[in-house]
Amino acid sequence: MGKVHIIDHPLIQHKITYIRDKNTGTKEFRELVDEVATLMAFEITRDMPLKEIEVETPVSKATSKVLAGKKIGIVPILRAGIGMVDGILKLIPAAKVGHVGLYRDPETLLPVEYYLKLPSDIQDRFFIIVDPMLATGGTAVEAIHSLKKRGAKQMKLMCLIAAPEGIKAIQDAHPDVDIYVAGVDERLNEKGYIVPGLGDAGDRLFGTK
Ligand SMILES: O=P(O)(O)OC[C@H]1O[C@H](OP(=O)(O)OP(=O)(O)O)[C@H](O)[C@@H]1O
Ligand SMILES: O=c1cc[nH]c(=O)[nH]1
Ligand SMILES: [Mg+2]
Repeated sequence: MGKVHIIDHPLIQHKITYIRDKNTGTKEFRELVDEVATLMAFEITRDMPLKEIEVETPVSKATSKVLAGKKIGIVPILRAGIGMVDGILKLIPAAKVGHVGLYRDPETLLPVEYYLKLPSDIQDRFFIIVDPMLATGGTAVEAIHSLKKRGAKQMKLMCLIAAPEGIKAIQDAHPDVDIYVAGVDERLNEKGYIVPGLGDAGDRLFGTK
């Protein structure tokens, strides 16, 4: 079963509180999501492979480590996932970015795919799928399925807030995928929104309501 990593560093918790606050406007919301994505990227890259090289310091030769150059792909789930991309690119600037367009039908709560564009070398690439919200989990389950169908072998899922139902859905459907999340909330309401959550992430990021 995939592991759930709760990234609850004090800086992240602080920023998540203001992300939740309904009085936080679009500009500040966007900035906070960007900052939390960077902080979470620090943790999600903790197991990136390293290799040793030789360098000369002003004092002597040294054997020291550099990133082994694993190919990374960041895949935001449109729309709201877009808000997390730049924050991750600050730490992994050479990563390629794919996009998967999925929205959740407000009546059925089922995901509808409308776009997909992934980087090349899918099989060798390590993907970080990003979406601020993991509610029923239907959208993320479908996004992962879509990547796997096209040959993706290794991936992690990074979200800001999850509901227990969403975590269970990923663990049941994709037990090979670890989840990185800043907070796990209580439950979903009758409309499938996370309680207390932060509202509609896409609308708050892009000012559409
Ligand atoms: O876990 P689920 O129950 O599937 O719900 C989560 C999905 O819902 C939201 O997207 P939304 O459908 O609002 O699309 P948007 O990003 O275009 O606003 C959110 O960003 C997730 O993608
Ligand atoms: O709480 C929720 C659930 C789904 N999508 C959101 O944007 N927020
Ligand atoms: Mg939305």
